[in-house]
Amino acid sequence: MHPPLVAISTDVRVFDRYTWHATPQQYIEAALSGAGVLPVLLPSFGPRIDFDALLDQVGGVLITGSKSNVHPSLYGGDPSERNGPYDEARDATTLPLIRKTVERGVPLLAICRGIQELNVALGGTLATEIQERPGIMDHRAPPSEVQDDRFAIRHPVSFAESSWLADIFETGLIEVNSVHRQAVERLGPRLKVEAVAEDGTIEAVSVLDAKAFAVGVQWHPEYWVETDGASRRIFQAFGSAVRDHAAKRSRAQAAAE
Ligand SMILES: N[C@@H](CCC(=O)NCCCC(=O)O)C(=O)O
Repeated sequence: MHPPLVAISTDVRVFDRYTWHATPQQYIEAALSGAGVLPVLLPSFGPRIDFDALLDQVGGVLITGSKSNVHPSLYGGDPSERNGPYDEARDATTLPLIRKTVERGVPLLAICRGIQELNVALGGTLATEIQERPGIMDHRAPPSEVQDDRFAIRHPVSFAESSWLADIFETGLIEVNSVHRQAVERLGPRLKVEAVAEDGTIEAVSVLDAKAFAVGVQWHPEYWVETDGASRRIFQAFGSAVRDHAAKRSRAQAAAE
């Protein structure tokens, strides 16, 4: 049986006189080698995309991180350039895609900007420049031109009782990397906190009453998927959920013929 497809979100970037819909290779690599699925990049064309048609074809959705931020107008925040950069074409794609993915019970893994999009898509808000808040550590990447240094694993997160992630990792705490200046502020009504940092920052959520795997993490498991056990476990769990969903859909289609 061929590996199921997983749609991966893209950023809209302009360089070299072209407009690109692109995502960093680490997400594609993690989907392929960590989750064992066939990644396909989804252009950020917003409502021009038939999300139902897409979700009829893919077994899962992966929403990636990005330097850009969810536009504050989408959650009642301050839309000044201070809270940028923005990528409104991406927002117009990921937020309705996330809602439809959750509604249809298609497995979803949302990473960094992705957990923030998941929270906003389901009615929550975001905190900006969290490092400026009293008692909150600096969650931004260490100042370095070397990506491995920027994505270094460097702080613990602890899991909530009876959480998806505590079951996946079989432990109450893992060490993660941290490359963000925003975070979940008001939790969307259908979300459950799965993990927090020592300063209380929400580091992972899951969708309550989800029909399938539906998890968002603030850290970057894709970056060290080849060498870090905890990073690999989350992609393996996502891949298993995707295969289960694809197999169930195939059985239902066969039964309907
Ligand atoms: N922009 C948001 C989300 C952070 C995120 O997705 N980071 C990915 C890597 C970005 C980089 O390479 O600097 C925020 O800052 O909270």
